[in-house]
Amino acid sequence: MDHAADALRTDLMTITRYVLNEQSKHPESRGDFTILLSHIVLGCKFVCSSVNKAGLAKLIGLAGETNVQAKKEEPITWVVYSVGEEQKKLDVLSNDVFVKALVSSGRTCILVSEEDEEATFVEPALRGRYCVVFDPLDGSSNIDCGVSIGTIFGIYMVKDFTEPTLDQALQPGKNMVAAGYCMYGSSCTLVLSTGSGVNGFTLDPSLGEFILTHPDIKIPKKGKIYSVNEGNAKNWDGPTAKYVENCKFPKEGSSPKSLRYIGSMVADVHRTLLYGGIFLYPADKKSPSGKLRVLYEVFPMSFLMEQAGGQAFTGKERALDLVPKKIHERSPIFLGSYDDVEEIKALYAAEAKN
Ligand SMILES: O=P(O)(O)OC[C@H]1O[C@](O)(COP(=O)(O)O)[C@@H](O)[C@@H]1O
Repeated sequence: MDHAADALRTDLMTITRYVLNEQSKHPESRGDFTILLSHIVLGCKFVCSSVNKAGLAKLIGLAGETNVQAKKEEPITWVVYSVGEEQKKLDVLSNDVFVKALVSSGRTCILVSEEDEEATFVEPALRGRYCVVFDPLDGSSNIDCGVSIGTIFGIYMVKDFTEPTLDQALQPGKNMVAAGYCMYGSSCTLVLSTGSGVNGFTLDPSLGEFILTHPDIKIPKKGKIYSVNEGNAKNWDGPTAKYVENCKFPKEGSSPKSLRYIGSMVADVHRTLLYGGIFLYPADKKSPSGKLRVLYEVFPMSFLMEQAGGQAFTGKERALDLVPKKIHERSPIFLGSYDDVEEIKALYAAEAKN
């Protein structure tokens, strides 16, 4: 009789129970964090069920509008480049669900969403101590073909939340108190860190509960996989081009790395976290500041990576040391296994010396 397996089956560690345990380590927040997270979990469950039935419910397809990312920041070439920026019904729906869930939690004062041009300042009566930055549905270019997509979120504590200001959302990533993502794939998996390690929970649809399935995730120190959109190779800078070449043509005695690229950050980072290796979205001549957004893509994934024993680098500095100036700011990112990121840091350091 496998008592351990039996105990695991009956002694269910749900995400709520896990966070309640974590909460006991932070008596100062009087249960606010648990309440906030339960509303994020509700949003993930809603989006999960919508994604699962998207094809059936004709939720796929264009909503006919373009979102903030396509409007302002990038030169024309960018728009051509990111057909994925066309807003899809699922994006709109997911954003609505999360904004309403977060506001109704009564625990937030500022919300920054990939889908909204401006930050949302919660009305005084419903304000709370947290700022939440999030991408309600990342990987939109993969929605139509049913490839894994996800929600990404990061949580900051706001000192004076009675008069919240934008600079309280533009904090360095290292100030985050928690971060996570929820992947909508073959199963629905929520990966979370509250600053003491990383844990993965899988949604059991029969219970409607996220159950702990991946306790204390540690990324392997070195990996056999590299993940990058090689279609941008001709526009890469020297260190990135050299690193990818080393992955494909390693020195004598080492075997080449395998290329895996889904084009959905949540799915590519989830695989990297579990199997090891490196995910990179470097800058290139067409997008000198890279593509991925600092607040709700780069920071949460970098926070998780460091908590799992890996690291995250921008090409210039530790990603979590970045201090964003705008809410939709972008940055190059190299994240994954400690030794793999060390290699690319060495190439950038060597170039900086020249
Ligand atoms: O298609 P590309 O340029 O490789 O970009 C893929 C990247 O863009 C993203 O889809 C983000 O863009 P969206 O927020 O528009 O979905 C990431 O999930 C993914 O890592």
